[in-house]
Amino acid sequence: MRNISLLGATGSIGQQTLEVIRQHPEQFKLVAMSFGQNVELGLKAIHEFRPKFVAVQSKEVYEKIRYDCPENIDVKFGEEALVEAATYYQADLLINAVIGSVGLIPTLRAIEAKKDIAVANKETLVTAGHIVTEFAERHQVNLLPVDSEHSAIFQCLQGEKQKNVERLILTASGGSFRDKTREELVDVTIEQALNHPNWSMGAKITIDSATMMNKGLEVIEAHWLFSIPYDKIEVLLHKESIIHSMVEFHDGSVIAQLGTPDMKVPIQYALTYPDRFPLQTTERLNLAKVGILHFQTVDFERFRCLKFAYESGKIGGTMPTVLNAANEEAVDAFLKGSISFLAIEELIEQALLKHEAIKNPSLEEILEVDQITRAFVQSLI
Ligand SMILES: NC(=O)C1=CN([C@@H]2O[C@H](COP(=O)(O)OP(=O)(O)OC[C@H]3O[C@@H](n4cnc5c(N)ncnc54)[C@H](OP(=O)(O)O)[C@@H]3O)[C@@H](O)[C@H]2O)C=CC1
Ligand SMILES: CC(=O)[C@@H](O)[C@H](O)COP(=O)(O)O
Ligand SMILES: [Mn+2]
Repeated sequence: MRNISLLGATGSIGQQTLEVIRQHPEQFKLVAMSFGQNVELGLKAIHEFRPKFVAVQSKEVYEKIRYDCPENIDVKFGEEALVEAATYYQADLLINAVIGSVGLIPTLRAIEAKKDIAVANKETLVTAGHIVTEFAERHQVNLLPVDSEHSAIFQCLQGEKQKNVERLILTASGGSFRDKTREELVDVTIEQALNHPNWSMGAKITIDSATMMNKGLEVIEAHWLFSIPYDKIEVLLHKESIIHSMVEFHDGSVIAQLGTPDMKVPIQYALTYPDRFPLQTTERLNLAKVGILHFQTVDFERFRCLKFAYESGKIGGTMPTVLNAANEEAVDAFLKGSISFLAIEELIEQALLKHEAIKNPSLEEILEVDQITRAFVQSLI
């Protein structure tokens, strides 16, 4: 039996994690969970899974749910509560599925508490990858990828030696606007941007996918998870999202991981690694039915956010922190209808141009740069 703490239980990854747990009640027990504002889904999960500890984002949410929770469930609110859920003493494994860099401190505290971590929350690795990976190494904690591309690479690397890797090839769907020119992006709507062709995901990552910042964040995530230099990480457009990523080795052999687009597969693999369990609900891949798979090189002038991410990653230090914080603020503003789609990349560019990177930053410096960047981007909106 694995005891699980799940941060972000009401989100897209959170709900699919609960489905995986639901399918394997003998193997997994939810002992702690967190959610933000979604009282309805939060209470549903509490009543079904009966975790011992629940963290919610705010006092208002706490007040709304406290009398509807069974008495023996400990409910708290705020950032400290999120850390308490992440480090819950009975949990063996943390699944970090919150959105944004709010996941950073809980991740670091969970590593210190020697919890293995299934990492969905990619912003944490982007904003402070050197600190998270150094912490994990020092405390001998496993960081298990959940992101579909990184799970694919992780699976391709099983039994392989790191020294034999030539390059990683991250596949990208191209997002909601993959067939549009830059001119056609001028007046796209929020609804159009939220219409991802292959994956049903939370709003923020769906917009990231449309700008291809998602792939940029994933390049940085791959750099940290697999200790590989940026010039050995490539992005390949593959509109079907059937090949989830590939690894090329020195001998020219390429290993790929395939499957229908279903996040429950990588989520479950992170929970069962190095074993595999059956997964009843996933649609099986039928390549004869798929017929043709498409591949295309990326145009970095069309997808400028991807270019910004490579550049920020290569500069390193606090530059990816700025990239991430500016992106979080800009996407939030787009989702609120305050800025246009193309303004997202403009705001990020402004923030990057203004910043002088601090090399090998401390956690305090990362948190400070994150706040300054957010304030700067907000001042431009
Ligand atoms: N969705 C997907 O298929 C994939 C997602 N990822 C990554 O996984 C992470 C989660 O994505 P996704 O599930 O789509 O996101 P969602 O927006 O669907 O869910 C986010 C979760 O975090 C909670 N949350 C949001 N803000 C806060 C906060 N300030 N404090 C505490 N909790 C908060 C939300 O609570 P509530 O809703 O109750 O307010 C919700 O439970 C992201 O980093 C994303 O990039 C990676 C690969 C695929
Ligand atoms: C499911 C998943 O892992 C997402 O991050 C996915 O990769 C989004 O697809 P694109 O960013 O390739 O559009
Ligand atoms: Mn992904």
